[in-house]
Amino acid sequence: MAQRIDVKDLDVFYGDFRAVADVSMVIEPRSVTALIGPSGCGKSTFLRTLNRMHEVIPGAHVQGTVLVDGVNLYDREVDPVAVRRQIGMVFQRPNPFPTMSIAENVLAGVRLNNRRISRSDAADLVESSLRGANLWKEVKDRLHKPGSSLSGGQQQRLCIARAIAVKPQVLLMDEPASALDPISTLAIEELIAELKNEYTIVIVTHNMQQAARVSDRTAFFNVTEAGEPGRLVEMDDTRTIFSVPSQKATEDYISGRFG
Ligand SMILES: Nc1ncnc2c1ncn2[C@@H]1O[C@H](COP(=O)(O)OP(=O)(O)OP(=O)(O)O)[C@@H](O)[C@H]1O
Repeated sequence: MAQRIDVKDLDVFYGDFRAVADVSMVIEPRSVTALIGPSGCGKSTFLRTLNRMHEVIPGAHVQGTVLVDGVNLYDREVDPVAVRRQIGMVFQRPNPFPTMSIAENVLAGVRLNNRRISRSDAADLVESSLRGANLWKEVKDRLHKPGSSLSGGQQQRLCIARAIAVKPQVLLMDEPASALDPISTLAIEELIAELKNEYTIVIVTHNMQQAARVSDRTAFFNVTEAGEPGRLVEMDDTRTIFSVPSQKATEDYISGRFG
């Protein structure tokens, strides 16, 4: 199910403003890639281009290619809705549908895709997705309670269950634990470690310990001054980035000298 992503010469614009310039990188399947860098360097913007989510902002567009298993997401015949089904996203703040039940939340993406599903298949999918998100045991006796009745960490795992219920090939996570307490953060990190057996995962994080703990590869982005585009400075095995990065800017950033 997991797929390889090959980004070539990608520029991202908000109208005339080039927010990200010249990114080329390969993201391997069944691995976790962390995107790190100072505020405004374009991590979230870049992440969103991997499932065309930036296009919800009027005027946002890209130049370059994003190949997912060889197919360019930006080919004219590619449907962005189909792309977002294939490449799921989890946001910083857990965003379950508050009045929908826990079970209906898990099924929300599947229903949006107009997939007809029998009652027993739906029950199976709810259970397998919640198990996949490490939430089943905590909620199995209250599946019909509203999603908003869960704690923040549980809500985030519910959002992950919703994302994996549509069986995506790639999961994008934009600071998925930054709004959570340390215990919930640990649960999300453990979950990421399990999910990478099946998915290609790309995660934006401000927390360098987290990048070091959860990712196999790390990409460091930087922006030299306001108004300039963010750029990929280097990408390597996480261990290398955090021990012997090849660029001085990376070393300065990971050692806390700026950012
Ligand atoms: N909707 C938008 N319209 C115009 N410019 C935007 C928009 N969103 C982001 N930008 C600009 O694009 C650049 C990159 O922003 P982005 O949010 O991707 O950075 P980031 O590295 O994720 O930052 P942070 O770590 O603070 O979340 C910034 O200069 C930002 O001001």
